[in-house]
Amino acid sequence: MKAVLALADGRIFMGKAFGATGETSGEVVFNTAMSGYQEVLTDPSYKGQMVTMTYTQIGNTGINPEDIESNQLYLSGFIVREYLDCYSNWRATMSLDAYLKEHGVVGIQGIDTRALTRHLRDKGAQNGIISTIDFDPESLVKKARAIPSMSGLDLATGVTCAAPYHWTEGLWDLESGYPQVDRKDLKYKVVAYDFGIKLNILRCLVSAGCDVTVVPATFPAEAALAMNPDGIFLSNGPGDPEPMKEVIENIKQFVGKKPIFGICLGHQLLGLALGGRTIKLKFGNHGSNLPVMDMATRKVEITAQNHGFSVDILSLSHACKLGHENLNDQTVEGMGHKELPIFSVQHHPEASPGPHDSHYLFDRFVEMMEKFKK
Ligand SMILES: NC(=O)CC[C@H](N)C(=O)O
Repeated sequence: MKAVLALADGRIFMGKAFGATGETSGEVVFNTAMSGYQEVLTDPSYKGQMVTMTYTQIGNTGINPEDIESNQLYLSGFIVREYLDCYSNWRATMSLDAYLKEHGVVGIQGIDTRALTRHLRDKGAQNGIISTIDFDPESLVKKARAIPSMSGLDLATGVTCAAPYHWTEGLWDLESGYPQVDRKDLKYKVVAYDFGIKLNILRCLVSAGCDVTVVPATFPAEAALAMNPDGIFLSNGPGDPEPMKEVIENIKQFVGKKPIFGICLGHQLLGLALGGRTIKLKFGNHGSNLPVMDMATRKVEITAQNHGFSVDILSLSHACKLGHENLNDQTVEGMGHKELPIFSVQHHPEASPGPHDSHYLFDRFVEMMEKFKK
């Protein structure tokens, strides 16, 4: 079946439908990971976006019940060069096409994703629409232009959990799969704010020794402090951090009282709570192969990333130092408070998908909590 991708600036790409059919829209971004499409599909931070994979063949490892980063697919469309229905992997239980159909996600294949990516790099990330029902370029471009911009959208409070819960599953292992850890064996009480949290972050926290209570995005700071946690964790999530005023006010309540660790959206929200500002990048960084330097050790790590916004570190010079830097585009990858036990990163130390180079950051959080206890 025919499908069309139209961008707001008028560029049209013709392709073939796969997954669900119909019409869908969102901000079009490119992801440079060579594997791990299932983790991309289930990452809540992609809400409101349509993702194109720069890797050319997608679908060949199928879908398995283990590599999920949430129980849903949050992105609004999936764009690939060549979809492969014939899959092979020892854990696979279904095809990508069937998975997208089951979750109602519209896909488009046969797209020159190299041309699309170059276009997005030159012109910047922009809104687009995929349709299997309307093939009129003029009408599609008009619809794409009517979609609200990602700037100014609070999407995280819409994907958070409904009520607090405990998480006790640790990191996956080839022999035993995902282990369940006894809460008695977990030494550090952590309250994790869920702005669309990826499951592997929770697993990394547990494997580092944290007894994790996940709470909704607007869970009051007083209630979190009443749990007497050793530390506060701020998760990744979709959308623009700037309009999340209630959450930002909440985070301010923890500053100076508890060690804080933030990842991605959590890092951006922390920057705003500390009095800084965030900016929208031209096309952001989405992939699992991005070099980052830890400014403290000057070690380079290859990281997973998924962000369109960034913290302006100069706006935080009163409170924070640059902690990590992206070696491709020099964007701020992390910061550390000059006096308080607070740090955060823009990239994803939990990977999923991606290399495990940055897992040490969970241990750094634990060390921070241990020192603060003393
Ligand atoms: N992965 C994330 O947490 C993304 C944060 C934010 N939505 C951004 O695009 O920058």
